[in-house]
Amino acid sequence: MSATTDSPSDAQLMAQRTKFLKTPQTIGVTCVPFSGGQPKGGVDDGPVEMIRFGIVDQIEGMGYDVSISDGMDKYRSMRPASDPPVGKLKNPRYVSLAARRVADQVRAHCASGSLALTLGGDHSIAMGTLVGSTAVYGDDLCVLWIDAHADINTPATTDSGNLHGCPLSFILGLCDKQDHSADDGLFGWIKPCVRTDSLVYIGLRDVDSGEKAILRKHGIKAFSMHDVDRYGIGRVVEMALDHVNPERTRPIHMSFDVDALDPSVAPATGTPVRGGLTFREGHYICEAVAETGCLVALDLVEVNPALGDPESLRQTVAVGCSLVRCSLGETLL
Ligand SMILES: NC(=[NH2+])NCCC[C@H](N)C(=O)O
Ligand SMILES: [Mn+2]
Ligand SMILES: [Mn+2]
Repeated sequence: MSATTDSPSDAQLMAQRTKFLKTPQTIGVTCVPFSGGQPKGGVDDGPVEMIRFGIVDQIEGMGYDVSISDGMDKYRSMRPASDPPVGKLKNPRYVSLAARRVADQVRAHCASGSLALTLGGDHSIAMGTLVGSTAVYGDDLCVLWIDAHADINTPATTDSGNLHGCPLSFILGLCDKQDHSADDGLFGWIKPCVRTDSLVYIGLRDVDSGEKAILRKHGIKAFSMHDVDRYGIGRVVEMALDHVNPERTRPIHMSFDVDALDPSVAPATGTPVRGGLTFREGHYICEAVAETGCLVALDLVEVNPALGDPESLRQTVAVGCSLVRCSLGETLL
């Protein structure tokens, strides 16, 4: 195990981009104890609980080298003394600062050829993970977003103002100029870095009406729970990969929100929605992604140890860790 902080040179970035050839042997872990993208405390304890559960030892036990980003405590101390809403957006400065740091850490892991594993924290941190991974892999990268929610609200469409419901609108460049001026450039550092046809969803079942309009307008591919029921998870994952990665040659960033799973499987999360993926369906997705050998970045977010009884907590942390291990190939024969 080792620690990294160095930021990569442009030469390193280019070298890694042209060199991408499947399954890194080093896992670069970034722990992000962050809850500023939504109102419930506790999700900032997600990473430490997964570490306590043994995720690092488990990954090392699978034969990977592990390198951990420095300074996870810094995320808590980054909260600005004053952070009034900008338009409807809550904690906008805090979210922006934290995501920016996440981007640097993920970028450094990807540039050194490691698979960037980010443990959240709420899903707003994916603004950072995707800026980081695309800085290295560019346009070639495709994104699998596994979630009950679409997380694609813009500053204009969000009802809640919670930024964990918005990361993709920034990443895809869907915010109006007005939205951006409304936030006085706070998120101006996020340049559109993923094309709408490089993104695919699995697990959706709670999508706001403004988000549905965005998905339709941009023709973004999404497999809802209705599709999982209709086709079965095997077909769904195959169709999802065929859409963004038909040759299975593009690097994959999978952003896995634990609330994609049914609350009976992952109860300790801030915005649970009934009718989610079963334990096996969730793991199947991870196994199928591992099988492609194309995974270069993985986010595991929205584990909130403060919600529910000790057994809910144990169950949710355990399932989070096992999704990570499966994504790294644990259950492949
Ligand atoms: N990452 C999540 N759990 N997101 C939930 C978002 C819920 C809702 N669509 C909102 O924008 O507030
Ligand atoms: Mn969600
Ligand atoms: Mn989410």
